[in-house]
Amino acid sequence: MIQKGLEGVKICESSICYLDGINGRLYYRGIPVEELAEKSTFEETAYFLWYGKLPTKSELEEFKRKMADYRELPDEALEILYHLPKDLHYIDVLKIFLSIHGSMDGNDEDLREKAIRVASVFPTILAYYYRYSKGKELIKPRKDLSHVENFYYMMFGERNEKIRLLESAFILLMEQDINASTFAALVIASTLSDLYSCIVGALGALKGPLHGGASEKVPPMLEEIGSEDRVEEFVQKCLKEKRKIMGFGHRVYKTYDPRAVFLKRVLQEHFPDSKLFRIASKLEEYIVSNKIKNIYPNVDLYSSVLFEELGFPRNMFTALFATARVVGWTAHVIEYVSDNKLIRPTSEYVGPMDVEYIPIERRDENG
Ligand SMILES: CC(=O)SCCNC(=O)CCNC(=O)[C@H](O)C(C)(C)COP(=O)(O)OP(=O)(O)OC[C@H]1O[C@@H](n2cnc3c(N)ncnc32)[C@H](O)[C@@H]1OP(=O)(O)O
Ligand SMILES: O=C([O-])CC(=O)C(=O)O
Repeated sequence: MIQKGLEGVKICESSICYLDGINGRLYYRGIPVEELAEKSTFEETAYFLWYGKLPTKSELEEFKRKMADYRELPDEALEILYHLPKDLHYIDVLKIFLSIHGSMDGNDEDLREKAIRVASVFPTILAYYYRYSKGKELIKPRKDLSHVENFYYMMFGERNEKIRLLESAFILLMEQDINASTFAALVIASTLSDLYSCIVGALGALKGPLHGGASEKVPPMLEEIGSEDRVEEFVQKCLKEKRKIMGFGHRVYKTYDPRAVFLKRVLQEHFPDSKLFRIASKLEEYIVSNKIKNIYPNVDLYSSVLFEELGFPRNMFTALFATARVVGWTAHVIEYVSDNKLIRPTSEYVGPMDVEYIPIERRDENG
């Protein structure tokens, strides 16, 4: 039997994430994601996902120091920066630097240590490329700031009192079971390839508009709608043209995505006058109340509005998603390879058989 898109297929046992798509519930190692987004930090949740336990105070302090120590890029990688074109997509920038970083990262076998190193360096790559491509002076990482605070500081050269909102969004985006990009990472890991290759593969999968790439499509779509009173006309046009409405629908959630609910509340509280937010809310209201295709908003709808309001460039939104999801990707890789099995599905062959090989000089040009 063929399970198109591997829908509903379980590929492994895991104790990282529980996702109940019918009731719209998401837990990281048994804790509701909303609670972590409210009370935890990037570093603490990452530690929890990687180590399988909440850290003690001293463990967390040491871990934060370690992540801060890993922030800088090797000089050789930094040299490459100044040779890059200035209009690259940020996911491609990550792929370039991680490929270089990976081949220089030695062969120590501790995957968790490598995962921490990679996740620590994501913000540096993005902020350096952002400032380089805008002709601004680079800002060195600061060890006295948290992972997320340092990221914002390296991007914009200042602190932001709303930084907690970005941290909550990153916690919500950090992990989500065997989604397409995590699966891509696992396929690569299952061949016993290196961790950096898994992440580069996952980045490629995340970039697509049916997955994390949707976040970059949402703001232009909301601008295309233009105003709340044009929502109905827009949705009907999409249905007629069989065009997907970005930031809606999900393979697993068949009700509200709890992360979208959380982020909508954040936006309501902190950016109630945002035009994009008001159009997004109206779109949600129209689609849900009219049961359009039985779809609901997914995390990309509101995370993209939040990223926009915090001043990040749109072509960085998927890379922001990756800055969080790298933790989930690597946690899954570490868990999977501890009891590895090569991932190799099959297909049902439906093509012809016993086809004659016609020599090239006898082949008909017309077909
Ligand atoms: C972080 C994330 O990755 S979350 C997802 C981000 N992606 C997006 O926001 C892109 C828009 N959404 C989609 O394309 C889809 O909902 C997906 C790809 C996320 C999930 O899709 P699947 O589980 O494969 O369902 P599929 O695409 O087959 O949709 C089922 C039906 O609902 C419709 N549908 C699903 N999502 C949407 C949407 N966003 N807009 C319009 N129609 C939709 C499909 O057209 C299909 O209708 P049909 O049966 O009449 O042909
Ligand atoms: O789970 C999925 O299919 C998509 C995903 O990564 C998410 O919603 O965060």
